[in-house]
Amino acid sequence: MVDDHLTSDVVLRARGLVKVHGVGRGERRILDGVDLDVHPGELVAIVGRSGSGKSTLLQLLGGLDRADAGSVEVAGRPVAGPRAPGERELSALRRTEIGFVFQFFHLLPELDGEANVLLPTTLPGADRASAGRGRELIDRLGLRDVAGLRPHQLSGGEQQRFALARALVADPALVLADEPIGNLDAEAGDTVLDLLRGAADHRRAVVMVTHQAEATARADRVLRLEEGRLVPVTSSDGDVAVHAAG
Ligand SMILES: Nc1ncnc2c1ncn2[C@@H]1O[C@H](COP(=O)(O)OP(=O)(O)OP(=O)(O)O)[C@@H](O)[C@H]1O
Repeated sequence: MVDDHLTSDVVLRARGLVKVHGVGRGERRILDGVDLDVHPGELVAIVGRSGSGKSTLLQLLGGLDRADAGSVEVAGRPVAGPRAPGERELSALRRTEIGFVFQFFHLLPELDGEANVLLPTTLPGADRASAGRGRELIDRLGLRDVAGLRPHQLSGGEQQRFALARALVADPALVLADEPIGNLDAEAGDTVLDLLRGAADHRRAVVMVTHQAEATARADRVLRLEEGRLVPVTSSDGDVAVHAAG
């Protein structure tokens, strides 16, 4: 769904993002002015200690939660900030331009694995090729034999892979992934990383929260969320930063 946006140089642009959690004396500024640009073709990994705000940041980047200040644009369209659209327009934008891979998979319990993957292809605005892409993803992720099972019959790792297939099925401009290989063995984790890397190599933008070195090793850039801001992790301190992150 992104071809008309590929001329633009930035898929994701966040400026001055602030998020405050809690009230009164319990108030904490979880994000304190996050700036981030992600270009077509880039896979960016975000690391940081537990509770540093990584999931919060992904929620804001995907327009799933409201920022207290700052702005986000995806594929040139406002998602957060003064120009952000209403919920209806935002959810249409999310459906076509943003793929989410969450820590908890949010598969619909009443649908089998394949139907969960294909669901976005049945919604208004979906492109026709996407159902075929969904079936290919199911095969590629080794899920064909369990495609007819419902989420409660699937292992955690299988659910995670179905959620990834669902995130990629609409070929979104931006993929946001929260610990995408967290529950997977090495082989399944490699397949997931290959797919995320492949999406980036097809000029999509991918932002992945992770604490695993296998994942950061596949990223073009690693950023650490520290005291509410993103700071680059250089290769010389990368290992230390990654191992300290979980
Ligand atoms: N809805 C909320 N209300 C109050 N505090 C919240 C809320 N959501 C998150 N927080 C707090 O914000 C902080 C950041 O949480 P977040 O889940 O973004 O961290 P994280 O870096 O993703 O952590 P982890 O690596 O453990 O998943 C935490 O201290 C958390 O308790």
